[in-house]
Amino acid sequence: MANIGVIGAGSWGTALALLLDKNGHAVTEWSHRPEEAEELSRTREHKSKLPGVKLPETMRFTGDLEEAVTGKEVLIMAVPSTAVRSTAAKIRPYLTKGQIVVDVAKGIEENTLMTLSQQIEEELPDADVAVLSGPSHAEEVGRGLPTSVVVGAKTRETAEYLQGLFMNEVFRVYTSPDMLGMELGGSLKNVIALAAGIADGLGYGDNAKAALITRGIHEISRLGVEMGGAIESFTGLTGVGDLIVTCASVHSRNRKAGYLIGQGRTMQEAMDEVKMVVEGVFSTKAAVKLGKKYGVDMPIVEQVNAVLFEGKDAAEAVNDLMMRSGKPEHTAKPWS
Ligand SMILES: NC(=O)C1=CN([C@@H]2O[C@H](COP(=O)(O)OP(=O)(O)OC[C@H]3O[C@@H](n4cnc5c(N)ncnc54)[C@H](OP(=O)(O)O)[C@@H]3O)[C@@H](O)[C@H]2O)C=CC1
Ligand SMILES: O=C(CO)COP(=O)(O)O
Repeated sequence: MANIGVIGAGSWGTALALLLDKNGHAVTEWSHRPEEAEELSRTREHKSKLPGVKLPETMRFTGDLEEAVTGKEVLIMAVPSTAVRSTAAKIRPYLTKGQIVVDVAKGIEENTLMTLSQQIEEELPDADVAVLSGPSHAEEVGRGLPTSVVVGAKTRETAEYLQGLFMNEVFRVYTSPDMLGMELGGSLKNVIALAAGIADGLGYGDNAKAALITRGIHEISRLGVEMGGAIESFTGLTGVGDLIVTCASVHSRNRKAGYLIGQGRTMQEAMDEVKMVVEGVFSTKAAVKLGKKYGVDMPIVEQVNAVLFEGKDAAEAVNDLMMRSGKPEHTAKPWS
């Protein structure tokens, strides 16, 4: 049994807190709104984010960050990507050397182009930082439906320790040393999911969706490998696995936001309607910058950026993708 602090009381933090509680760990979940912590404690349900999922009496909720951090062997960082750095900075006074901090959020910082684990390491130099990622919607994990993810860490020892904490008969956990590849896959897939949602919203069919998923992972892996990630992370659960779930699922926040944009809503209207964090919106500009920095052509990402931030018409963006000059699918096997 481990003492675990879950930092962030949205849908993902709450689903993981419940999973860890079911695995027999002592879990304290922190909300940045003390009144929300009090309500979760009293009602034993997250009515807005995970309706119908009972949160047992064994789970503790707090609005006090010191209480959530002190004495915990493991902290799960489950706030939106844009709040990861500031939340890590707030944790710093309470953190003790060697505490494990597992980032489960997905994003890239726009001005520094740093991954979330890199930001946490900068703010919490005494922490042993790890990541958990893969195709895993909170709505399904909360209901105990079978899910497989990957834990990435600097050492095999930490990765296998975390694997043991999370793993159960409905939650299968693989390990990986490739934190960079995992994090790039997890954050860039959200941009492609916006594109897939836009195509759905425009009324395009399965052919367009399949093309976006396939060419999307091509884009992600070309950049990711150039940056030092392993190709296996992009063809695995944290790459194509997560891309499939987010482009296909009714639960996906990014796909839903894209759908609404394809239907004619503005980016802000779509985000307001989804009500939960739409990480792809925050990762798009970073993805464009990374493509330029590493000299990798990212046509889908660029069109999403133009629709979100430059007022480009969504149908015109798809048309521009279709009308690019003819190319080989890949260059892995040249003609002799
Ligand atoms: N939901 C899912 O299925 C999955 C989500 N993720 C990732 O996990 C991360 C969290 O997502 P998710 O739980 O869905 O998000 P939600 O939108 O469900 O919840 C976000 C939570 O963070 C809180 N919050 C907002 N701003 C701050 C802040 N500045 N400091 C602290 N807390 C803050 C929100 O509070 P308030 O209610 O006050 O706004 C809310 O409780 C994202 O990066 C997402 O991509 C990863 C895998 C699966
Ligand atoms: O990353 C996620 C699932 O793995 C959650 O993001 P979406 O809700 O946009 O799919």
